Amino acid sequence: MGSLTTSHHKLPIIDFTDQLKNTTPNSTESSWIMKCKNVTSALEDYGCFVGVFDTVSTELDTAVFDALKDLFDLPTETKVQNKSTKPLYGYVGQIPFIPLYESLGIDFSNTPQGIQSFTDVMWPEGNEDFSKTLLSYTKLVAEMEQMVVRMIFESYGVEKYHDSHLKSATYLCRAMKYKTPEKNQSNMGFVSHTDKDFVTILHQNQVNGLEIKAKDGEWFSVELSPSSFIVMAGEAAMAWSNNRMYSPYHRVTMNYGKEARYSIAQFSFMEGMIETPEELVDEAHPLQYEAFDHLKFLAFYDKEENRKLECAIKAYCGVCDNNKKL
Ligand SMILES: O=C(O)CCC(=O)C(=O)O
Ligand SMILES: [Fe+2]
Repeated sequence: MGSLTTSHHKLPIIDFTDQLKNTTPNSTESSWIMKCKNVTSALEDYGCFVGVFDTVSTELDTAVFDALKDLFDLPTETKVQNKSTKPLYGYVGQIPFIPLYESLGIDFSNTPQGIQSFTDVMWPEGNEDFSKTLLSYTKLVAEMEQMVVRMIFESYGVEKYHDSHLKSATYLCRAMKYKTPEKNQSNMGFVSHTDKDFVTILHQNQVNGLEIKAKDGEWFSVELSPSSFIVMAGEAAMAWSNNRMYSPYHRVTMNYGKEARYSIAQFSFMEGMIETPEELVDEAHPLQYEAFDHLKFLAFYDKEENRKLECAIKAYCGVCDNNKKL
């Protein structure tokens, strides 16, 4: 994979500084309404945007990436103990076609229990600092996701479904490390894919590498500053919105530099069914997806034969694709 030429694409940047400090945003406030519109437009046009948030302090940010370094420095025998009964939730690494990549998953990551059970497996002797740091971070990121999701619901005029959506949301945090490639090695960090969750919030250390495929098919790279987070729509959000929002293909390409890339993503998954609100269905927008169980969809995607599908959610519950449904 070569380097990308300059692209005319640039991700929208949305500034949420100070937004999360008002715990009950006043919906009549014009800046809030404007931001709701910017959020949905960005998710419709690019499937993602750069969110600037000031809730994660510089100290916490540094502590998170120090914690990730300690985590990945653990022996492989320990890291492979990161297992889950849910598909695609555990350790990923030592895979020949993505040799630079390694990652670990923390389920229920915004809860003390979720973090603690992960820490207990990685550090049976205990590591309170790790748990504290990660939990502070994941809770703040869950708040970011919840605000963005509220904005999406408000902007589509379907606030009445927001409470039940919020109640069924759980979070999976994935900590990732990308080694720098050797000179004679491919610089592919992670393969092109779309996320299968509702909304992803992704953050990285100072090493760039994320690339997004725009709707016109052009790939472009994303440069992130320390207080920036990528907010991205997963296939579940695309289906829920009846294809209004777009779930973009993305990948990671490493530079031949000296430094490893660490990133941390938090994915939202719904417990139970996801259904397109009837308000989002009309003559101009006929229903595209049947209601689906989010985790069963993930199990479908986890099957070898479904990994290469261009659009897994369409194959799983797309209205015009019923014969492929399991
Ligand atoms: O590390 C990154 O920037 C991207 C990770 C990613 O796309 C994923 O985990 O789904
Ligand atoms: Fe992804």
